[in-house]
Amino acid sequence: MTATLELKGVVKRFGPAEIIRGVDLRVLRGERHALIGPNGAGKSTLFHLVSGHLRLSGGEIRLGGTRLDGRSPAAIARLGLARSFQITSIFGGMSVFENLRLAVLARRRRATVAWRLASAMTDAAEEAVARAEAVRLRPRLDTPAADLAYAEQRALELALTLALDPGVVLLDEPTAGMSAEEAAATVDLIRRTTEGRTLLVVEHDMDIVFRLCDRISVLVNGRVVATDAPAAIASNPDVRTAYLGDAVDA
Ligand SMILES: Nc1ncnc2c1ncn2[C@@H]1O[C@H](COP(=O)(O)OP(=O)(O)OP(=O)(O)O)[C@@H](O)[C@H]1O
Repeated sequence: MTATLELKGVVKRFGPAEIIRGVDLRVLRGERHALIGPNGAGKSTLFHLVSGHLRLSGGEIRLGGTRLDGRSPAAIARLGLARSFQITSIFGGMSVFENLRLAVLARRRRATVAWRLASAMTDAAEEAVARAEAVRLRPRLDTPAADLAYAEQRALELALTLALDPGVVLLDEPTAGMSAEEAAATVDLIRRTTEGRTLLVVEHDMDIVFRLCDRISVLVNGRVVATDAPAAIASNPDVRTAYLGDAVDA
């Protein structure tokens, strides 16, 4: 399988502290890949490195063969990697519709001429409505984003990220702070709306990870100690010792 996102020997130091200590990671095209690990393992740091919010101390990151490291978050987003809940920001005073139309227009402005011609038939407003519909926010189109319930705001953030039409989507704890029902609905939403795209997800809830993802990488102490299918990760003795422990027995 082709790797779409590839990390080789990635190192990040903060002063004398080496937080990411030589990470190799291959995220395959079209897969949903989870990054798990104990608190402080370096998951957020790794996300910041991939999305261009932090500079590498060593190693390289490629997206479809193109070097990402050294580029700005905006340049990385233009290359097709979007990070939900970071790159996109909701404008609270604007309605759901206005937020989405703005994101759609922003993408179209930078689209190639060929793409513009192909899409000339579709109006940005129409696309904004369709994107709201996809995340079940159509009834809330005219609601100021600030007035949405928490789970609805997260759904809008997802829709705004997808409006960039990225090939690779990074999701940072997409169900954090949600009730069990909201989290289950969010997993369905993510599965449906990201069909055909590549996902890299940091998530603490093992139930969510096992339901959502095709493969899991386990980060411990700045190193990837295992990458495998969920069942293999659950029964990997090293992983159980390092991280999962009772969570798997439960
Ligand atoms: N800017 C920084 N300067 C110095 N140390 C940092 C910086 N950012 C993160 N760290 C340290 O790097 C380590 C890894 O942090 P990180 O937030 O990446 O872990 P994490 O796996 O995302 O943890 P959590 O699951 O708790 O969110 C921590 O020890 C943290 O204190």
